[in-house]
Amino acid sequence: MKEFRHFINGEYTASVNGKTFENRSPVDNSLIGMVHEAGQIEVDAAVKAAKQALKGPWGRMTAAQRTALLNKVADRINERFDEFLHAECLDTGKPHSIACHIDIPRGAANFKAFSETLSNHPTEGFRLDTPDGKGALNVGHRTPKGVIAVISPWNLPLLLMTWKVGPALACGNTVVVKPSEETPATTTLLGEVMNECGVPAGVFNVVHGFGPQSAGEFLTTHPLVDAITFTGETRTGEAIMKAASVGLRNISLECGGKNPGIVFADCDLEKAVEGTMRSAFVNCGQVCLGTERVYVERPIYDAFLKRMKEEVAKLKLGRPEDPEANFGPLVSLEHRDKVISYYQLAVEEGATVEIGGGIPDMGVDLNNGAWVEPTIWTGLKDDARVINEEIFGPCCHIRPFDTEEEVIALANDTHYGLAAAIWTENSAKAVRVAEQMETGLVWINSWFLRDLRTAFGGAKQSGIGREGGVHGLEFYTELKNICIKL
Ligand SMILES: NC(=O)c1ccc[n+]([C@@H]2O[C@H](COP(=O)([O-])OP(=O)(O)OC[C@H]3O[C@@H](n4cnc5c(N)ncnc54)[C@H](O)[C@@H]3O)[C@@H](O)[C@H]2O)c1
Ligand SMILES: O=C/C=C/C=C(\O)C(=O)O
Repeated sequence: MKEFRHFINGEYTASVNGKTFENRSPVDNSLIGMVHEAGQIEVDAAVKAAKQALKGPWGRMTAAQRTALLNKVADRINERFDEFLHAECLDTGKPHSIACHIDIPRGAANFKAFSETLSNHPTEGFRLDTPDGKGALNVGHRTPKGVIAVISPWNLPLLLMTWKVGPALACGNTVVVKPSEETPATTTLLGEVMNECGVPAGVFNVVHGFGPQSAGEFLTTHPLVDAITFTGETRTGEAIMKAASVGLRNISLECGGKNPGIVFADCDLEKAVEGTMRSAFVNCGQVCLGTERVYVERPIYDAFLKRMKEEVAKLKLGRPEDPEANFGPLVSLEHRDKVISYYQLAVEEGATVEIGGGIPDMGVDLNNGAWVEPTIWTGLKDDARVINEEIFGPCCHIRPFDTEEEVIALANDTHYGLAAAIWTENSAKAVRVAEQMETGLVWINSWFLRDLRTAFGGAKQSGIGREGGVHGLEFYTELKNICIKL
């Protein structure tokens, strides 16, 4: 039986109290292994190891030495690509064909990109005139913030965890990671890579467990944690913000979304269909940036809907290792219950189910898994719960619109503000609409096209702060101003 242990101070360790929980495959509900659940003792040991490591060889390294090590980590992830791919797909059920293009390459790239950013970032400097005429120089000096708690979700486990660990370590911090209880595998495997590359013990630590009254809460309330970076649901973000208020610790929150797609009549229809298909259905719709509300300008509404239904019908559900499969199960049976409850609610709220809407028959081998049908609805009122609440499943609602003003108001009519996608061949209009989106991210004629040098994060209830490129430096370092009187 496979066991997922904590990784503390460079060693894999079990919980003192022997507590474990099951890790099951969403493909067929078979048992993958047992995960050790951290109590206060393990979390305390991990945080203290991380604190101690700040004073050891890691703390004495130059930025160049640190970034060289992190580049090695990226290379080693690529060398062990198949192991990471297998572990990620076993935990999540996602198709290899998708994880090998998105999850694993980005897991490695996240270490390279921030090493580069850090190496090339200038220092702030101001010359001040003084009454004696001699002046003073002000120089900005960045130091690591200390021990960073990283709390990550299950939808893109390696990608979203390294997206935080990469910049945190590049800036000289140490980390304690609490991966999602649903997806412990790739974070655990990364411990091996850290040791192989010679990252000093205590720099990267992992504790497993749940949120409330478990590893997540113990970690975020630990007084020796200096800052908390989180990706997950908005409501969890609120709990973490409360925990961080004790001791005035800094937070970075990347939370949920209910993202609009806006399709103008002058778009390239095939490009818009292809992009909207990806944004609604890739990763079984479990992407925070995914489109769950699609607004289509009336002259092309019927044609767009028809093409979307044709493409949904072509999605190939299957096991992760099936090379033809491009659509896997949801992450867990629990999450399927949530998604299916929205499928039922949509009907109660008066939706027309254009395609899907239920649980597919996958045959005896897979029917115990967390499978759902990709689904398109039309006909819901704008105040329906299905239009306003994040579902995080493979589904979207498509609605016609008549004017630019109308669609801007509809797109912004949400508490969330993560991302929007706009489809039109008229660049002036695209930029005009993009500038009015109340979101942290807008894609024009694309979706999830990522440049890791850019700011990433959400407006409104989709988060607090920005990470990516130099923006992460604000969170992961303390900026000290040194004033030198000349
Ligand atoms: N904005 C983004 O960049 C982004 C990216 C991916 C996912 N998400 C969001 O994540 C959600 C899906 O992920 P999820 O279901 O794993 O989210 P979640 O909030 O349930 O869990 C995320 C992590 O927080 C931990 N946690 C839960 N309660 C906690 C508590 N009280 N204290 C400390 N830790 C706690 C969980 O164990 C898990 O590790 C969706 O809402 C999605 O939109 C956002
Ligand atoms: O599910 C959410 C996806 C988030 C993506 C990133 O954080 C990223 O691409 O860096």
